[in-house]
Amino acid sequence: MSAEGIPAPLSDALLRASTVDRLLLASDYDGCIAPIVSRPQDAVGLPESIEALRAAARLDRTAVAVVSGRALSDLAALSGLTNDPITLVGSHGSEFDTGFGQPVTAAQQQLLDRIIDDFESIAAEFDGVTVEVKPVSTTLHVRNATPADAAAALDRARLGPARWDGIETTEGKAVIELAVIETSKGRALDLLRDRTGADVVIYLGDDVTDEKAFAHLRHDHDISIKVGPGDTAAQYRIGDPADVAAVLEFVAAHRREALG
Ligand SMILES: O=P(O)(O)OC[C@H]1O[C@H](O[C@H]2O[C@H](CO)[C@@H](O)[C@H](O)[C@H]2O)[C@H](O)[C@@H](O)[C@@H]1O
Repeated sequence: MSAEGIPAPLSDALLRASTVDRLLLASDYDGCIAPIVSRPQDAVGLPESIEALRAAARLDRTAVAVVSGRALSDLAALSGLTNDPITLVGSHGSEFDTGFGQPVTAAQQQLLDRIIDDFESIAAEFDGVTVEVKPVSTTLHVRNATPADAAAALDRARLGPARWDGIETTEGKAVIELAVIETSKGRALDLLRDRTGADVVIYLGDDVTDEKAFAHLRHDHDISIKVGPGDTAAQYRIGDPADVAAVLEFVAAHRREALG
């Protein structure tokens, strides 16, 4: 989608947002900035999106953030957005550059270790099932398993560790993820809004955890954009990461123009 291809109601809203005093432009990473790929470690951001985020971040009174389910260190390495005035938030909104709001307790760490052990034994049973360990959660990936093995592995997780006390379960794109703390991209956006004094927040997301972010937006003036199919509370919808690049480029260009 080129800038001309952005649906008119969305481009009108983006044009209005470009003129506000303080703007926060924020996006999810996987499925938005980076196309979905088989191996999580190969998810590189589209160059057009990375450049548009950088261009927006260079503008006055314009804050830019990427809010991801990934570990913060992983997000930084994959996006390459480490030397830019861009805020990276990992672990589904819980991991800022200042660390976690509350440190993980010894009991929570033990719980995380039990989940990791359990997930590793599930992964050992099914070809193509892998485990991604993060600071406060662990993800079971089934994208590369047969449909039958994927379903069986997910069921094992749902009926096993997902039922333990103190676990927050999130199901995403060919993954189930168990966290030992409560996570919320919505709370992360609230915090970023407060920190930056943003009058308007634009947020793009494609997955289940992004719904928590959409739910925290103020639909009378913020802009929520769902990427791809699926139920959503977002106001607008676009198709894929190439469309995300078009939206980010559109915002960066019109914001620059509006600021003169
Ligand atoms: O909040 P996000 O930035 O969207 O992160 C959500 C999860 O993304 C990653 O998994 C997803 O992308 C992988 C690479 O394209 C894909 O292989 C996998 O099937 C997707 O679910 C990441 O690996 C997870 O840790 C994130 O929670």
